[in-house]
Amino acid sequence: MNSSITMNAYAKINLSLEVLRRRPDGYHDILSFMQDLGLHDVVTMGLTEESLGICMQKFPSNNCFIQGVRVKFCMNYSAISLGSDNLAYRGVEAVLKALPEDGKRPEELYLFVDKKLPVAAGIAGGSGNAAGCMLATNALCGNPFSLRELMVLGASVGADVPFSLMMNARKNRTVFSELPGIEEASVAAEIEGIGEIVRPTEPKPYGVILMNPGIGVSTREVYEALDAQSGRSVEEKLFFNRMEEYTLKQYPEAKALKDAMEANLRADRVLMSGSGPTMVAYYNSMAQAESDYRMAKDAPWIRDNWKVWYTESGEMYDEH
Ligand SMILES: C[C@@](CO)(OP(=O)(O)O)[C@H](O)COP(=O)(O)OP(=O)(O)OC[C@H]1O[C@@H](n2ccc(N)nc2=O)[C@H](O)[C@@H]1O
Ligand SMILES: Nc1ncnc2c1ncn2[C@@H]1O[C@H](COP(=O)(O)OP(=O)(O)O)[C@@H](O)[C@H]1O
Repeated sequence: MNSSITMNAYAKINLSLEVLRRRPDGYHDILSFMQDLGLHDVVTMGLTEESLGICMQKFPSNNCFIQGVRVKFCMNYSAISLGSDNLAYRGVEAVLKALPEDGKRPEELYLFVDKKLPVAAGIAGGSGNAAGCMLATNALCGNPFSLRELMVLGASVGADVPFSLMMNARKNRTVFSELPGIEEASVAAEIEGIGEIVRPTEPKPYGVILMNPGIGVSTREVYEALDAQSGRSVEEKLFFNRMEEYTLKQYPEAKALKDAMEANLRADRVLMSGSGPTMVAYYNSMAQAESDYRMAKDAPWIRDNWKVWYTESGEMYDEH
């Protein structure tokens, strides 16, 4: 059994997103096509501090007990608390809580999250952290749970966590090769329910230019704003995002970003991901995407607070 695990915790994008209805619990049923994004944070977790190979003293840390296990949790990002509302913490907690009383339970866990992704951006960076921590905790405990069992547990951590678990298991399949059920994992899925119904499907490969306007958008705010709209027809098509209209109207910087991308990039489509404000330019041609990225990254139309990345979606990556 490994004493430490390092994995890339990848973000997701929504190639389609329809919000069907508000449920009595306040959540919403959705229809979405979700796919991996080649951008990621890095989650490192081990049974000893030395096994991480990281100088944890350099970063803010929280020494806590989670379900009777001593956990030292560090993150190179101080704007998010390291307590029980952190999605990484909640991922560890969900797995430890579900372990059987007589199951293998480590005495200590050491966790470092290297945050690179923008926060509250519509690309599920936090859910990816939760998913990564669940996969790593499960592996360090000897894989008591299958992928599908982890996905059920993940739904109580966050609506995007079940998909993040499957997609991250697939993308880190050499790290989690012993995980029961990993063979059914895909980087793409049709999503229903609040996000807990995940149907793995064939990926659709795209070159991607991703741009973020340097602001965060609250997912809850966007869902609640949609409650005020009534009598709309259901759109199931690819490259439709029900949330886009509200976010663009409410956040002029997001609208300015989308307008600029549409005017200056030769992408096949530009669509907001999730509740936003991150915008995704999709390219059938990877070469076109790469050449647009080279042109765009230092272009005068890019505002100082905008961030630009070139990556891919819908392909298998072997990172390890
Ligand atoms: C909109 C989507 C589309 O993929 O992505 P993001 O924009 O967050 O990336 C997701 O549905 C976001 O999922 P996630 O961000 O995990 O949501 P959660 O943390 O569980 O919930 C945050 C808040 O969003 C609302 N919420 C979330 C999911 C859902 N199906 N219905 C909801 O109403 C609830 O008000 C909840 O309090
Ligand atoms: N480890 C984490 N990484 C990112 N966000 C986190 C984390 N833990 C808690 N959060 C909170 O969760 C919210 C959603 O985070 P995130 O996944 O980045 O949003 P989105 O899905 O919109 O991209 C943020 O407002 C943030 O404060």
